[in-house]
Amino acid sequence: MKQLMMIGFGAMAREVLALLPAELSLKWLLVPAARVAEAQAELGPAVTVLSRVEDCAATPDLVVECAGQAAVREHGSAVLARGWTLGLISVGALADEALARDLRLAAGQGGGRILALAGAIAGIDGLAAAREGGLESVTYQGRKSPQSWRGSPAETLVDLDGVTEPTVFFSGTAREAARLFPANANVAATIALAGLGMDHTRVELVVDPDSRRNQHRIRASGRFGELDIALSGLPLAANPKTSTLAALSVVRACRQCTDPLVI
Ligand SMILES: NC(=O)C1=CN([C@@H]2O[C@H](COP(=O)(O)OP(=O)(O)OC[C@H]3O[C@@H](n4cnc5c(N)ncnc54)[C@H](O)[C@@H]3O)[C@@H](O)[C@H]2O)C=CC1
Ligand SMILES: O=C([O-])CC(=O)C(=O)O
Repeated sequence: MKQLMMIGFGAMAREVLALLPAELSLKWLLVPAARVAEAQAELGPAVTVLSRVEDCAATPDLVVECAGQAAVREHGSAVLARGWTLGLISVGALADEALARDLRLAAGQGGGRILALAGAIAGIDGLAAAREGGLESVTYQGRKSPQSWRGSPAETLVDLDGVTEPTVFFSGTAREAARLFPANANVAATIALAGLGMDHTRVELVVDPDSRRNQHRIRASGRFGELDIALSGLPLAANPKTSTLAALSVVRACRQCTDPLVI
């Protein structure tokens, strides 16, 4: 039986835990220090709940982060420096150049690997392959309900309560989007990493009062031809900002860790 360490125990982590492949068991959970006792009581003795990577003496087969960009900053280097593989869902953390450099350095020195998970979007495989032949342009549009944008800077850019039609409230680069909207625009950074980079990927963010979906659209062109991918995702009931598919992409990484056929 392979052993998993998970960082975070919010909406996404709980969905992942519910769908974990039978060949992988959750052995360690990393949460903020103030939440350790509560999570330990909920999960029982089969899982060791910690607040620091340093307190795990064994070697997980896989570490998956489902906790946010701040958690990547807090724990990422310690995981990679130990030579462990880190499946990253808060890929927007890599929009911070200094952090991205530190993580690469820790991975290089310790032998760890960073898996940037596709998250809430589809098409990352095709885009990353297309990049090998040369890309001309990549654009991303993210469209969510007012409820999904609450608690983000969208509140100061558009009237979330009064909006009556789909409205673009942000237009900029993937780097700006991922940093300004850390709980909503990680996918912008993922698309950038697969394609033209953080500063050459154009991003539009839209509030749509008539939709309950998290909608994502990638358009790209290059030597391969053109790509146009639209995804209409259902949010998790426990967090309207987070698409169900993002949690499922973490489950996929867990499956890839255990199955000899990797797809
Ligand atoms: N790539 C993608 O497509 C997507 C990525 N995300 C990322 O996933 C993250 C998690 O999403 P949800 O579970 O829906 O959010 P959530 O807010 O429901 O849960 C986050 C959990 O992480 C924990 N946490 C926060 N800081 C931590 C730290 N330093 N160490 C350990 N645990 C920590 C919190 O206590 C909370 O339980 C988001 O913040 C976002 O960064 C979310 C949606 C899509
Ligand atoms: O779950 C989604 O639809 C996308 C998301 O929040 C993110 O990219 O951070």
